[in-house]
Amino acid sequence: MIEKVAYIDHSLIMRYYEKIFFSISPVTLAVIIMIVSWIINYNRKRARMVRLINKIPGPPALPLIGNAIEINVEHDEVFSRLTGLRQLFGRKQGLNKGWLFGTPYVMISKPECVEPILSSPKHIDKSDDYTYLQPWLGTGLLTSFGQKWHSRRKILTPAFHFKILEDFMDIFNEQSSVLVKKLEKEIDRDSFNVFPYVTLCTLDIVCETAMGQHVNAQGDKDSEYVKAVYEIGSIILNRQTKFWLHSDTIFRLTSDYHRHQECIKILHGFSYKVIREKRDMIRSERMNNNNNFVSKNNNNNNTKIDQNGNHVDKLYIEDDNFGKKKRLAFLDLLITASDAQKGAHLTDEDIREEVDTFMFEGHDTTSAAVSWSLLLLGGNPKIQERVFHEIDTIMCGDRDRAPTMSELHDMKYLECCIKEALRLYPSVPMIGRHLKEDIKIDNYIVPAGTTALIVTYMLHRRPEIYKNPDRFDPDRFLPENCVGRHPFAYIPFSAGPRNCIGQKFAILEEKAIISAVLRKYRIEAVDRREDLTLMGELILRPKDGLRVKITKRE
Ligand code: HEM
Repeated sequence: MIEKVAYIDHSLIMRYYEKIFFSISPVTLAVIIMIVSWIINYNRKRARMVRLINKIPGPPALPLIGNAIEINVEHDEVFSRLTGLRQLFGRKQGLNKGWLFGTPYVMISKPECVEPILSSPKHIDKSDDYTYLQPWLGTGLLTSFGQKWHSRRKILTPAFHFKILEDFMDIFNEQSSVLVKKLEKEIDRDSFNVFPYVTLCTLDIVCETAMGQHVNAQGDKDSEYVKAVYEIGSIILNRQTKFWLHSDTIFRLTSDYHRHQECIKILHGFSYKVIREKRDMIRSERMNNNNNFVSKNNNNNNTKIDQNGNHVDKLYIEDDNFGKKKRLAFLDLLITASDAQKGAHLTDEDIREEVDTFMFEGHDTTSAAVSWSLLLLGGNPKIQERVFHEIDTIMCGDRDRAPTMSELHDMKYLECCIKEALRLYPSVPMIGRHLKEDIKIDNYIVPAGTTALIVTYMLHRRPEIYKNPDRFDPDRFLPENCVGRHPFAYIPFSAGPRNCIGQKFAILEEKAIISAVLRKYRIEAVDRREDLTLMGELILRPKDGLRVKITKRE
């Protein structure tokens, strides 16, 4: 009797399912099959990813939240936590894993592990952290990817040719001498924070070189534009470090969002205005056809080609009507290059993205680099003395004249100091990449979908590469001491296809600023390096600035 009931139940259930199955339309069935196979496929891939990531050394992770607790510390503690984890796990291997909610991260700080990522043309997509820059920078060179990045990089590369940089020398020197003047009021004071002075100077330089606009940040730090640059930087940073603000919906509910939008309006409004004015100016200059215009396709003597076959013409106007050399900003070069190259036409929005990217990438990075260099020189009087000697020799003891480009080029020891400062305190302390494909690093397969964080700050302090790594020793960068060093052991400007397009510009600018300051002042570091709290923000900055003392050189 019991067996019979069971038999009846079973056949009833079967018939019930058959009925449902045959009553489903073929379309619905296909959709269900697709969804089920997607879920199976997703789970299979996810299981593989988890298996591969978990082979990499790293702290144990909790379900769902991963290692979020480990880095849920005060804002000024985050950087030392991250570098601490890098020290604790996978020291020998040079990489460690971590989970932030569902997302896997690998932190890397060994040249052999960095090379496969940075040298590959496949792994050029930035990590999600760069997304929050997009409302301001759009998808300019820093944040773009794929075909757009390739074509933009091609258009922009000639704008950083040394011939073009030579034209910026006057701007570097003028703004450096404004800085020297501004510092006069600090002479012989017990201490002052040098960071904000340098930042305003580099902001002035980048505004003039990128847009040809004199914003006079050093004279008027309360200008609407200058304030907007600072405010948006700190809002973006705040958003990056607080995971609940990552969601657009939640961010829109905050008061920061309101200010963010106001800043964007000011910044974009300014850039568009300048672009429109420049376009009009170029158009009317062409119409005037004043014979100074040199077309890119002209085969006259003004067309210059570098050793790579790139056209590096001044593109137009060598002299204005008064025989004076006319300054060209990146903006002029972009507009002209965009008009001259077939298929490369850039709209106002395209140009705005690139100019804003230069404004962002080109001022904070350089200002941090200069400020750290000054602090390190201030803490090492013998090295500073060597720099004085080099500058005085090259400038023939003339401390009132600004150097030429070739004189700056000859300041080799100063360059070693700048490089050593960037080794110890790289302005960009971490480089993030979203891996779109699996990659073999050392003996590990790092699966697609992982975020790779290259921790330059730690890479530059590996004791087996840099003996006594925390010591400031510019001699490490004398040519004879670089022989045999791994090419990916020193990457303050990143490396490979997506390296910093502005690195020559930056080194030249740094030399101009530092040599101007050292022609007039002797620096003494007041802050001790070991007492500083480092913040790995958009750039590496000291929490409470860098305090130095200056005295006038006899
Ligand atoms: C000491 C100063 C500087 C340092 C240390 C520095 C460092 C870097 C680094 C590490 C990257 C790679 C970022 C990444 O892959 O996520 C980068 C990219 C970039 N930098 Fe710089 N930079 C400096 C100055 C400048 C200047 C002065 C400019 C422009 C005027 C500039 C423009 C750019 C641009 C446009 C990119 C994106 C390149 C691309 O993705 O193709 N940088 N920089």
